[in-house]
Amino acid sequence: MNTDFQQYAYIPLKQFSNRVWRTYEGGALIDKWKKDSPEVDGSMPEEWIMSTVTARGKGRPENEGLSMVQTPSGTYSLKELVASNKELYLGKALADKFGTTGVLIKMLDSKERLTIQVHPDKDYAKTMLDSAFGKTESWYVLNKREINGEKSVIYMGFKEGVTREQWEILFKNQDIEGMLDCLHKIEVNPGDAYMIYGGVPHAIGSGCFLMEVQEPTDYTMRVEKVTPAGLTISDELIHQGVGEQNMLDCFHYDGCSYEEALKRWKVSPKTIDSSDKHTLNTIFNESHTDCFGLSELDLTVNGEHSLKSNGSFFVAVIYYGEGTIISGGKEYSFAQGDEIFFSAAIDEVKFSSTIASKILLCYPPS
Ligand SMILES: O=P(O)(O)OC[C@H]1O[C@@H](O)[C@@H](O)[C@@H](O)[C@@H]1O
Repeated sequence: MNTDFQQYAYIPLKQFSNRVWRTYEGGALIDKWKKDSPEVDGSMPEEWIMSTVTARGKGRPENEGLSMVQTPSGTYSLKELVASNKELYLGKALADKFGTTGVLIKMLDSKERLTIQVHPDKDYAKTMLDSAFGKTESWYVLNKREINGEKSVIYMGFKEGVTREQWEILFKNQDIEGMLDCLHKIEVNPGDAYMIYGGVPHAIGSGCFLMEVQEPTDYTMRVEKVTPAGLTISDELIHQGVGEQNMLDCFHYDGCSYEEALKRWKVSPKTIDSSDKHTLNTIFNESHTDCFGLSELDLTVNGEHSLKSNGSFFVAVIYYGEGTIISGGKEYSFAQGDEIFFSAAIDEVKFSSTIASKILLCYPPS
């Protein structure tokens, strides 16, 4: 056990920027959020936050995806810090149950539509991929932009009556319009929130900037062999090594009406606590999934709010604002673009803002 690393479980840990390669283009709104210039779209359209997961890309660097954090004695991967004492960093329940953070957080910005895809549910992940985690995910829309005059949309869930046979024929023919037509097309706006359970087909449209909280894997099965921008996808990234027939079995063929789709997957944020200095909203919680949670803390100018430990770690992502954090009797600063890990060993954290601030609070499995 590395004792040096354990001391960092008692202080807030900020991560360095951690952009990840994907098959689609985007990322300018991540630059804007991080106040980086120039704001450019490219092939690194996701920022992975407090990740202990490596990205699956062909010919990509071995450690792509792993988050590096700042400590008083240098830069380390979150993965190695956590490994030094799981109970201290993660909390006992999580350390015993998973031995990992159990969650992956991302900022995602699409300039083009992503390919139509599906992620494994837990059963499929276990049997087909020998993984304790599937990739149930959630999207909290933060911003949008119109690209080539197109509104920001997402596609999700099969329409009523779509069968595996029909889906396989469309896939074999690479009939992309036909496949898109099988899914519900939903216009999105900032503040919208959706659960994307394993097995549910989906595609994020162009012009969506969102926070994604999800199970900690990078298993994406997809049915488009060439991306909208013309990039050819390798077989490995189409079916993750399980073959095309098994890939087709990853989808849940339980189509429904548009209204039913919204009922199944659209989430309404709710205020759970407020004062003249703060508002705390729950976005994703145990009523939607036990895989992760997301809340949102809005602070007014000179606002403040204290959070007590619930026995697990949490991650604060500063969407906008600035101020100070008081933790363990010491003061730290926070500003827009910061991504901060608070270990389970930290009892209480107080956020005080100098300007209006929005802090996204991400939680591991409950
Ligand atoms: O299609 P690629 O480039 O692999 O991007 C895949 C992306 O798809 C989205 O729907 C989410 O599942 C992201 O977590 C994932 O990274």
